[in-house]
Amino acid sequence: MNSLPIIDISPLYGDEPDAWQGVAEQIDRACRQWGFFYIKGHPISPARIAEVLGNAQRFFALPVEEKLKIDITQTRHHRGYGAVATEQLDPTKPSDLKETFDMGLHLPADHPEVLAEKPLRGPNRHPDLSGWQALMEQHYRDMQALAQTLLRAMTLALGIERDFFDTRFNEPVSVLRLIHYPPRDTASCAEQQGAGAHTDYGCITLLYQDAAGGLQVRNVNGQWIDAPPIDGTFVVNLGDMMARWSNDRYLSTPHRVISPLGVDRYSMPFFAEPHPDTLIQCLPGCQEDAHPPKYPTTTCAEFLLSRFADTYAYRREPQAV
Ligand SMILES: O=C(O)CCC(=O)C(=O)O
Ligand SMILES: [Fe+2]
Repeated sequence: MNSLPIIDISPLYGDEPDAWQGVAEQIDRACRQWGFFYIKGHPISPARIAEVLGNAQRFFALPVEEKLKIDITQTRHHRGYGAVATEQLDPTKPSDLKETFDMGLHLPADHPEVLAEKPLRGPNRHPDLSGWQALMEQHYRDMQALAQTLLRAMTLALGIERDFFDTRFNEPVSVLRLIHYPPRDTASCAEQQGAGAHTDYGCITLLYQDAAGGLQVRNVNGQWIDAPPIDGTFVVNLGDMMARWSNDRYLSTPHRVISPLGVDRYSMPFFAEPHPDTLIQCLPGCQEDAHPPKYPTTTCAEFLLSRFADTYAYRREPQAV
């Protein structure tokens, strides 16, 4: 239990339908044992990753006043810039030493859910940087498509309809996030982590990390294992919604980031989360007599909002939604 599995998902993009079963079995095993794995053979090109990473570096290099023009704490729908220490993922540690940019599915001001002021729904808030918006919106769509391909493979192992997730990911609340971890300095912040230990909230997370390293995953024996950067891969992990959906057959595993000393680190997680009204309740194949449903039914939006309130101090204040 010392290194995460690496799964080649290229058969999901070939023309051999029987090859899906083999990939689904590997994913199933990794989800039960680890809740974490790497994927290679995916369709996101190295050139695209380099372009989006370039955007992250350009954006985070802006003066903080410029970045705060799209301050996430001033939105009801969770889009824009989160300054250092906005989040505290581990309540036993100081706030996280990282800054973030979050975007979601862009819904215009006249969309019925935006007019109804539904939480988490609304327009994206992009910085005013040349070429930024078109690239980021395209990357969001491509990451969503990749997540849905993995979810479709999982339906084979979970014994549910092939389109189970596709129908629930119509107008999703998925989030594409850019993260900058400033260098850690041993003297002043030995205790402060880039990202404190946490489990993800959503369904499935696809993470690009640059070459700096620092991501750690807790294995079933409670040991922290490095998840080092591997060229051309994404780290994939399951979040709490998938653990609830699968009645804990699939693990939502704690992880953290120890920022490297003296170097900046950039990462880009894509958090795949379904339509806000989706019911998160035990899947039919996961509730045998020996395993009655462990969790009460909730909705995607209700669950996410409760987890945001745990992580962000500003979301606990009465004036915020
Ligand atoms: O930056 C990373 O490597 C991981 C970030 C993470 O776990 C998160 O944002 O949920
Ligand atoms: Fe995470």
